[in-house]
Amino acid sequence: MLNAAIRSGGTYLYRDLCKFNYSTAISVCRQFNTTQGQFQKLAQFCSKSILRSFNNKSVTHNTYVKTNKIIMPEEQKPQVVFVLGGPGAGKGTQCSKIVERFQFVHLSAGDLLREERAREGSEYGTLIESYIRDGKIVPVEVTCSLLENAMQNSGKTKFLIDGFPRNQDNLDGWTRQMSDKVDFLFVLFFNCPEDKCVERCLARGQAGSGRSDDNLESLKKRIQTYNNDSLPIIKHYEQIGKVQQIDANPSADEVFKNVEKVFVDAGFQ
Ligand SMILES: Nc1ncnc2c1ncn2[C@@H]1O[C@H](COP(=O)(O)OP(=O)(O)OP(=O)(O)O)[C@@H](O)[C@H]1O
Ligand SMILES: Nc1ccn([C@@H]2O[C@H](COP(=O)(O)O)[C@@H](O)[C@H]2O)c(=O)n1
Repeated sequence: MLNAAIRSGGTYLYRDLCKFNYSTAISVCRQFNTTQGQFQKLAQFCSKSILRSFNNKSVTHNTYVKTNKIIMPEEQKPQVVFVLGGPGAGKGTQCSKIVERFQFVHLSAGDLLREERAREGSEYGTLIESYIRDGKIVPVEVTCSLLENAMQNSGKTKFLIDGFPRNQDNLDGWTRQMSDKVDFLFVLFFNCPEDKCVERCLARGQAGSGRSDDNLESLKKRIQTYNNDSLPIIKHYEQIGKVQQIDANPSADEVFKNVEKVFVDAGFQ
């Protein structure tokens, strides 16, 4: 259909663009000399669903990118920060503070998996429970789809993705499914000694977290998974200069002072 549109050289465009999804519509427009005026005409002509997609995709208003003679609205991709660190390092605690201070959306991969596990009729409930109890990493197809849906449903554009990517399978799946759709900023890495991680998770369990993995047996497995599978991913991002490391040992408020500095230095107000 795209090729037919391109061959027809423009006349086809206004009539039939409404049948395309957003990405195809943009792609078609880019291949014609679509002026700002034509684009507006197109927008008027297109079906409501396309217009809704344009709005949802946060087309930056009044911003037009000029590439040769083609003038198109620039699409702002969602910005993503990955938040990593050992179990109990304080990722969730710090994410709540970042949300409050910088208005990011916090998406915890672990929370999304627990929600999916609890969802009536979920085909993945049993699988997720066995992975969580054993401290193993759920196949990326499940986790990445939960993350993508949550991002889309939020209607927002700044995301903290907490507890992901946790292993090579997570990273590969994200690269396949999401890397072209987002603007990845950096990894926020909470570095915390192992004994402190264990102490915090056990205290969280004793305080009534209700988590089936806040016990010593699961924790040993989670720490093993972290050391074997997650640390190499953090090292990978370090090698490409994409890690912001934070000492997670001090009190939560002290830790946040350093976190805040990272975000301010990255241009957030
Ligand atoms: N800096 C801190 N000092 C002391 N306790 C902390 C600190 N940060 C978090 N905690 C406590 O430690 C526990 C674990 O914190 P949190 O849930 O934020 O960790 P997490 O890294 O998200 O854990 P997980 O990966 O297991 O989900 C919580 O009970 C929290 O209140
Ligand atoms: N990318 C991920 C993240 C988490 N899991 C599973 O959930 C457990 C709990 O994660 P928390 O971040 O809430 O501690 C974790 O031990 C894994 O079993 C996952 O599979 N993939």
